[in-house]
Amino acid sequence: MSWPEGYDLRVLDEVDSTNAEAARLAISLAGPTWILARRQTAARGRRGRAWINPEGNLAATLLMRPTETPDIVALRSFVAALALHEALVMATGRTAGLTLKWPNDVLLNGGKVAGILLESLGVRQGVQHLAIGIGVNLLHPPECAALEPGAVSPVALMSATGVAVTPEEFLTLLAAAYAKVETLFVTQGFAPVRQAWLLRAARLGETITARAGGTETVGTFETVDAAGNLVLATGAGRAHIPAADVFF
Ligand SMILES: O=C(O)CCCC[C@@H]1SC[C@@H]2NC(=O)N[C@@H]21
Repeated sequence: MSWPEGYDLRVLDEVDSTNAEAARLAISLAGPTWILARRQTAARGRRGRAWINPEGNLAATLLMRPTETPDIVALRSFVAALALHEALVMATGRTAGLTLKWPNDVLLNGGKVAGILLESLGVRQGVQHLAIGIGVNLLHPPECAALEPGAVSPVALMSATGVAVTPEEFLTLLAAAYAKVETLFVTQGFAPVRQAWLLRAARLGETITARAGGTETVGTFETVDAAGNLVLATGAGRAHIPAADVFF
C-alpha cells in the first residue's frame, strides 16, 4: 500500500490535539494534509467529550479545503467511516465483526474501535476548511469512566484480533482508503457511499435508541437517508434524526 498522490503528511511527536493543530495550519494549507501525532495531550471527542488517547493508538486528522456546501461537506463523516472500515479490513485481513455505527463509529465485535470527529473550521479568507479527526484503538482500549446504559465499550484491535499495527502503518492504509472513497464521493456523489455504508451498518432493522438534547427516540433503524440522517420507524411515524448519540 503506498501513500496516495496529492496528499501531504505531517508527523508530530506531541500535540494538544491533531484537530486543534489542523485549525492552526488551515491558513497555510497547500493541499489535503494528514496530521499524525504520536501523543495528544488534549484530544477531543464528539459532543465536547475528551478522547483518551494512549500512545500506540492512531491519532490523526485530515485537513482539507472542500468546495461544496456545508450539508454536502458534512457527509464526509460517512466517507471517513467507510475508509476506516476498509483500512481495518486491510489491516486484519477480515471483515467479520467490523461494522459501522451511525453516525460515524467503527465497531469491532460490538465494541468501539474507532471514532471520528468532523470539525468545520469555518470560512477563513473566503475559504472553508474541514478537519476529519480519527482515533483508532490500535493497541490499547482507553480506560473510560462508567458508560451510559446501552453505550458500546471500547475495544482495541490488538487484543481483539492479535494484529499489531503501528499508527504509521495504519495511517498509510487509511490514507489510501480515504483517497479512494473521496474520489468516489466527489465523482459520483453520496449515493454509492451511502449504499456501501448501509451494507456495513450495525443494528440495521433492529430497535435502537437515539438521544439528543434531552430527547430520546426509540425505533427500528430503517436506513440513513440521502442527507445522512438516521431514519427510525417509531410508533408515531418515521423520524429523520440529523444528530444524536445512538444506544443499542
Ligand atoms: O468521540 C469520538 O468518537 C471521536 C473521537 C475522535 C478522536 C480523534 S483522535 C485524533 C483527532 N484529534 C482529536 O483531538 N480528536 C480526534
